[in-house]
Amino acid sequence: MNKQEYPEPIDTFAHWLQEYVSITKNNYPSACVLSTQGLDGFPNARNVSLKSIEKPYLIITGSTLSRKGKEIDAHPKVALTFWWEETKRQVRIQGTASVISEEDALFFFNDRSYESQIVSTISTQGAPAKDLELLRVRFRESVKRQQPINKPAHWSGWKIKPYRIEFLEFNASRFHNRVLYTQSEEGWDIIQLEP
Ligand SMILES: Cc1cc2nc3c(=O)[nH]c(=O)nc-3n(C[C@H](O)[C@H](O)[C@H](O)COP(=O)(O)O)c2cc1C
Repeated sequence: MNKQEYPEPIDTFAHWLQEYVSITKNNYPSACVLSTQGLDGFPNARNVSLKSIEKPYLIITGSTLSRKGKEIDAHPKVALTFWWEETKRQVRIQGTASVISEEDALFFFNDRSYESQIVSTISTQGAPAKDLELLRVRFRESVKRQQPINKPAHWSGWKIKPYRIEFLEFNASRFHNRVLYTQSEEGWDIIQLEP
């Protein structure tokens, strides 16, 4: 990677993502692993989709009542990890998450497929399922009705402001190229790491 070309690491990130998206056959190319600190102290990780890059933030969405929602609320320091097979690149981002505005949440909700909107409305993500069959019936009925779906109050998203970003260019020899950016008062400290 060329350090001079993109002094802002988020631009390098956007460029790498765009290169991957342009060649991958992955149907979910914006998927990444979101790691949070669990309320019980265990780290917790799950895949989410990166919805947007809005400098200096990365945007993800979901239910604030979900486990990740409660964990981010208690510990806003999170990590996002991307692995892009076709371009053989990994990006690790640590940053601080905060809930997006209601207006932005509405924008991202309206951008979801109709079926996803219904699921977010009729189900409480991650709650123990009392009657999954009843939930399926409600889902099918809502799909048939084809009425506009209002965004539930708990459905929102988070904007993550990166603090550390590590870029890794994978090498089969394991002699990876690793460059770490860390936010400082003056800008970004950039160091090359051993493989
Ligand atoms: C490829 C992929 C993309 C996903 N994208 C999202 C997403 O953008 N938002 C979301 O809330 N869950 C997404 N999920 C589901 C999450 O992995 C997870 O099951 C859900 O967010 C509940 O996690 P939690 O209980 O830790 O809150 C995705 C799953 C996969 C496999």
